[in-house]
Amino acid sequence: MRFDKVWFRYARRAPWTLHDVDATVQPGRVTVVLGHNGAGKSTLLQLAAGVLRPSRGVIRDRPRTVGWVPERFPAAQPFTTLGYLRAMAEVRGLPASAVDPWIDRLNLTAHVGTALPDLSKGTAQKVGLAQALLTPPGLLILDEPWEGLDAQSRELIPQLVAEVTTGGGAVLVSDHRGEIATLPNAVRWTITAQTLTPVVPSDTAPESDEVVVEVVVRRDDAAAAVDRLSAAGHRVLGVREKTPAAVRVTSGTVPDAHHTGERAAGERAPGAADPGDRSSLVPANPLVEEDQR
Ligand SMILES: Nc1ncnc2c1ncn2[C@@H]1O[C@H](COP(=O)(O)OP(=O)(O)OP(=O)(O)O)[C@@H](O)[C@H]1O
Repeated sequence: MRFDKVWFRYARRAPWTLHDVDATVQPGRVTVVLGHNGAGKSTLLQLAAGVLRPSRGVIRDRPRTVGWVPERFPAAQPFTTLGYLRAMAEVRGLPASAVDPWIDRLNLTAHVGTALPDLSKGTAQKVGLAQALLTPPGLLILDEPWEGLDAQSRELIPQLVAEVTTGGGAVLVSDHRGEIATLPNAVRWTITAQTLTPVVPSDTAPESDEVVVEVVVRRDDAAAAVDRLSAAGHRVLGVREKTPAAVRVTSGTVPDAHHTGERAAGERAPGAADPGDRSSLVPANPLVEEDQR
């Protein structure tokens, strides 16, 4: 799935929340979005899910089945845990029994009869995970999935993520607590000053026949430089945000590209981008299943 020169702001005259996002979420890979509080991580994830629509630019090739676990599971719905999950299964054309393995695996058995508003944050988060995974997602979006989870449940996240990527799905996850350490080989994106930049760990060791060349470019040219270097077959190890901006390069390939540009637009959609396949039962928390746009 590709963010093609995506800009976003919450209202027509509001400041931009995201500038010119141009990046690809790769199938079979985990992409972790890093950034301080309020940087725009949740906004980016909601754009990926189709819950928000770009103000400018377009999101291409969204997988047909998207599992989205928002930062706060919207528990204020008139269901028990079991009733909700079975309703979600039905929406997806699955038998009611499809929820059983997830109830077991996520340790929800004691909570099946509990009304959603009465669940603890962590348990509600697990219900959110279960609904997102009922159908194997082509794209799994997890917004701070570790929040509120007990230690045992936290260990499940890397397993669930690995199962999706092993099946060829992409995972996009936000993290402001450093939990990325539990997701080896993740592609890292960082959002600073409304701008998304791919970051590759600086300790990525060059092969024996490679050298590292440090290049200083103008801040405004950094993303375009990454693109040009990548197109030339070099492996871009990172873009440092501190002054001076620097791009370090060795020969090889880069997992992602990033460059600047602008494209015309639409304003924010109040709901999911494509209502076609969405659940009317859970308007605040859709599992977005839609055709590619
Ligand atoms: N519905 C909204 N309407 C207007 N502004 C919003 C809305 N949601 C978020 N914002 C603003 O957009 C900016 C980015 O918020 P966002 O929630 O995407 O950041 P974040 O990186 O996920 O932060 P956190 O880690 O605290 O969740 C913030 O300034 C926030 O106040």
